[in-house]
Amino acid sequence: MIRVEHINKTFQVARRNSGISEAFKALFHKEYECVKALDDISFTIDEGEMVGYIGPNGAGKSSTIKILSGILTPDSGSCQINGRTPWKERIAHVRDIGVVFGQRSQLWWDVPVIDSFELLRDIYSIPMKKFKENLDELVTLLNLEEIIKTPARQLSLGQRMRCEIGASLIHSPKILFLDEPTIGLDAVSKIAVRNFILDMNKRHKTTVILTTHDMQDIEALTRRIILIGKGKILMDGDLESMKKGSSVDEVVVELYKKYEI
Ligand SMILES: Nc1ncnc2c1ncn2[C@@H]1O[C@H](COP(=O)(O)OP(=O)(O)OP(=O)(O)O)[C@@H](O)[C@H]1O
Repeated sequence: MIRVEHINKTFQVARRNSGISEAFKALFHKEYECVKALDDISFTIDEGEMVGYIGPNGAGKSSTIKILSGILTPDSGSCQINGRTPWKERIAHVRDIGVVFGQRSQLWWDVPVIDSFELLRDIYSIPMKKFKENLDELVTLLNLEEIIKTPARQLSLGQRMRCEIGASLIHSPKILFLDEPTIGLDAVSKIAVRNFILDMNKRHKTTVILTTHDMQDIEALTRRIILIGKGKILMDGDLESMKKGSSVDEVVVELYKKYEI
């Protein structure tokens, strides 16, 4: 169970006008502006649920995921995931979660992917038998046989993403955070990734929180969507009941218009 209550997060961003004299002034006097990334965010997500977390650029999606994964500490508010506060009990918490940031890699770049998996086995202290079972399952379902001995940097984006998802699940986490997992993938790879996530959710009741700008991902994977805009949760509801004959893209455009985000 994920319970987020009244989370706030503000970032201080340095600001200065362009030009050499302004750069010189900034050496002695820095001006900061506060950006409210998250403004009183609350929601709960049950075990085994798959939820789409959507909103325009800069809405606060990644900041939320970072707080839920324990990477970022909020200014105020509380978050309990399986009874733990992510940023206070990070080591225990990371055993329960898998994270895929579509734009960043968790694989060691220059070594064969299987070596990254082995390193993760050490990091998470996965017993050998469990590791072998998980590896077999992931290799089969994600079709990694051909690519697992190749260094990550030599893989295509789609191949690498399949390995990233495999790496995020090697320790059998109960919760999976996916931040734009299909970004830049071709249609075939996107469908493979979506089918795999559906399958994992069915087999292991993995809870999935998905942030994406790809509404086909949302349509394929989630029934519930949480809409965030300018750091606030604007809507939390069932996608099907909102569609009423329109496409998901149309629903989202309408929502963005309605909430002026
Ligand atoms: N480390 C940081 N330092 C300063 N400001 C930040 C930082 N991280 C995020 N922000 C600001 O917080 C706000 C929310 O950013 P966030 O990355 O959470 O949005 P997002 O919804 O994930 O956007 P996108 O869809 O573009 O990835 C933005 O205004 C962003 O500039």
